[in-house]
Amino acid sequence: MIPTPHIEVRNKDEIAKTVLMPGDPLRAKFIADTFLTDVKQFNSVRNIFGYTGNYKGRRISVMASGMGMPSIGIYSYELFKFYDVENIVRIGSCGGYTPDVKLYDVILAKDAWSESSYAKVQGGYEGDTIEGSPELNQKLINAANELGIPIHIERIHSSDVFYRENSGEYKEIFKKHGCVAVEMEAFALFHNAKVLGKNAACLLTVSDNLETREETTAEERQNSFTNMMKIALELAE
Ligand SMILES: O=P(O)(O)O[C@H]1O[C@H](CO)[C@@H](O)[C@H]1O
Ligand SMILES: O=c1cc[nH]c(=O)[nH]1
Repeated sequence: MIPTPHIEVRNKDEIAKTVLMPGDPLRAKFIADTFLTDVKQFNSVRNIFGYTGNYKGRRISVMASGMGMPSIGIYSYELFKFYDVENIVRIGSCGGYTPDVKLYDVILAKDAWSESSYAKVQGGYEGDTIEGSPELNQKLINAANELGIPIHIERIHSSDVFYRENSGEYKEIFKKHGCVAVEMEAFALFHNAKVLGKNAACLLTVSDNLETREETTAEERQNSFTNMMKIALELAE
């Protein structure tokens, strides 16, 4: 079923088997412009930019997911199911729940806890925590070690809500569930990978900290989270 309602490329070979997936389309463009050679753009539907190119001579794609679980749910499903993509690595920003994760620190999501109904509605999953792929995680850990970039390997919170009326609720989520940071997509991505027999991982850069109130600018979130990009790009094949 290609093209799909949301991805326009007609030849599935134009998308690599491994796709890096930031939420922000301009972060996808930044990665293609900054790190890839021989770049070919394969999607612009809804301004969700997708590119394939070479990194150190190895092939990889990068495509935005948009924000939130419904959005990454659509794009990751179509890539896995209809474009034969095997691996998706989300590269996102997150809000720290503890001073232990500082601005610009990189977190590898061991698993994602969520109150979202995404996995239950999509495939009847009754749990509230889903793991990333251990194989992809190990490759990312190896890459980070080789690059000398320290990473935290922790549980994260995937939330459907960016602005909560109860702005202190994160303290309870940190205490009760052990989530060190919040983002909005990994739980749905991990679920889709699981039901489709594919691999998914999630690297995050701390863009703000709810406890210390420090934050980065929108421009920094788009262009300067390069450590996680360099780690993820090492998965190029
Ligand atoms: O920077 P990205 O990858 O978009 O990730 C985070 O930023 C957005 C919210 O500002 C949400 O998508 C959240 O998951
Ligand atoms: O989902 C997110 C992403 C970054 N920062 C937050 O506070 N929440």
